[in-house]
Amino acid sequence: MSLQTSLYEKLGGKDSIGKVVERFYDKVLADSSVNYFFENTDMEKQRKHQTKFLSFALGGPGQYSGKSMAKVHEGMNLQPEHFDAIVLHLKEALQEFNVPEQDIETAVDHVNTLRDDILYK
Ligand code: HEM
Repeated sequence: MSLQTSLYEKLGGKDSIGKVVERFYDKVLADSSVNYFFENTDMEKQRKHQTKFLSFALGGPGQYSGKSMAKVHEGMNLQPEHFDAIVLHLKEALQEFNVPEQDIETAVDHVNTLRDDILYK
């Protein structure tokens, strides 16, 4: 089992992941520095986005290539502060579920591997 897989499974797989997504989702949508990106996205799609993001961060199912991520974020011209805001919400949501700091850092490092693919597109 890879470290990434164990992180996802440590959180209890799909069921608990759903609860973390719920918190993460609320945080993102309450943050006016990023929520407007989702203005024209329906609720279900938004939730899917946060689920996919979290699953990616924790090394769960649905890992992405930089190339495909550049494509889906095309036209958004995302800036570092947007990316950082999302990462902060990820960190705080995981902290609320008592995920160890070291595991949170691993998740953040993993998300950061896509930073250059997603920014300024
Ligand atoms: C590692 C970081 C990220 C990953 C893995 C990721 C993942 C994805 C994926 C898989 C999609 C395709 C649509 C979907 O399945 O919902 C998508 C679309 C999208 N992403 Fe991200 N995303 C990341 C960062 C961000 C950031 C930082 C923002 C904005 C602050 C953002 C905003 C959006 C929006 C607005 C869409 C289009 C949603 C729609 O209307 O269909 N993403 N993202």
